[in-house]
Amino acid sequence: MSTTTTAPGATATQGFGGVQARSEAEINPPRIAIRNLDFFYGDNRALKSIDFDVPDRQVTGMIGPSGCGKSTLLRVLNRMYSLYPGQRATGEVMLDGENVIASETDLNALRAKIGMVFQKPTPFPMTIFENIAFGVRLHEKLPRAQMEERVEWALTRAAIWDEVKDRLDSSALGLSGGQQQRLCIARTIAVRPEVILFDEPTSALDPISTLKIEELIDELKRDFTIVIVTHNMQQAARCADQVAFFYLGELIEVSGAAQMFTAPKHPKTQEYITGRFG
Ligand SMILES: Nc1ncnc2c1ncn2[C@@H]1O[C@H](COP(=O)(O)OP(=O)(O)OP(=O)(O)O)[C@@H](O)[C@H]1O
Repeated sequence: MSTTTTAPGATATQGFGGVQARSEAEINPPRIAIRNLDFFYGDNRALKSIDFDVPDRQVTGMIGPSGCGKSTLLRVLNRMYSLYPGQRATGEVMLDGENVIASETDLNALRAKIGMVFQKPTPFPMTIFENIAFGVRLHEKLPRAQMEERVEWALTRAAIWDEVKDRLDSSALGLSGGQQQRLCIARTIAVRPEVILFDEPTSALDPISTLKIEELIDELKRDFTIVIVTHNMQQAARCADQVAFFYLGELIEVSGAAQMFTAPKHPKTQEYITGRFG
């Protein structure tokens, strides 16, 4: 299925659950092109002939009921599944002219290009400074002054520098949940990836921390291509430029956010976003 947007000239948007769906933006050229992708857990085909484009420096939201394959697709994009025997993908996931799922792909280089932020904040049990520097050292050898600059840059981009600049040598475990999640985002950004994958990044956070992360995502898309899995459709409407709806391992519809939440093309999408199943 190819990416589609609202008809030219259409304007967004009626509210969705009291939230304005993001107005119909022009969809950028693809940063990742997914073609005929299948994924298997042993004999279980969890993704079926998936075809769509992830646009450059925009936010792609992935929605769908539990078990539809959203997290599986994220794990394909950064090859996390390669750690597990019996799991395999076929098809193409093209990034910078390379097929991410090809066996010869350099996983270390891939993970520098595609970073991931998880549902639960996962700071390392080390200082705030070291949390950021640790990941950078896996990919680059920087002299101390440059490392300090990189740490400050990443913490600033993740909108947490002002809160931690006087306690960089304190344990990251002393931060609040929302601060820990922004630290994890800083850790991901510090490696300067092209793409950032967010797997339900706010589901463990209070509403104020959630809003901060959503604002941050909006800011980060100026420089990074973003994919976010969320169960919260208001969040998808607020954050995403395009939204992909999955059901039972199939991609049912990809649309601009405004169209998805005001005039979805597929009856299944309509049923899901109006809460009639899932
Ligand atoms: N490690 C695994 N081994 C076997 N099957 C799995 C494994 N992980 C997921 N699956 C199956 O793959 C399918 C897709 O699961 P996935 O976790 O990607 O769904 P999801 O849309 O992210 O769900 P949720 O919203 O609940 O996180 C489901 O049928 C699930 O049971």
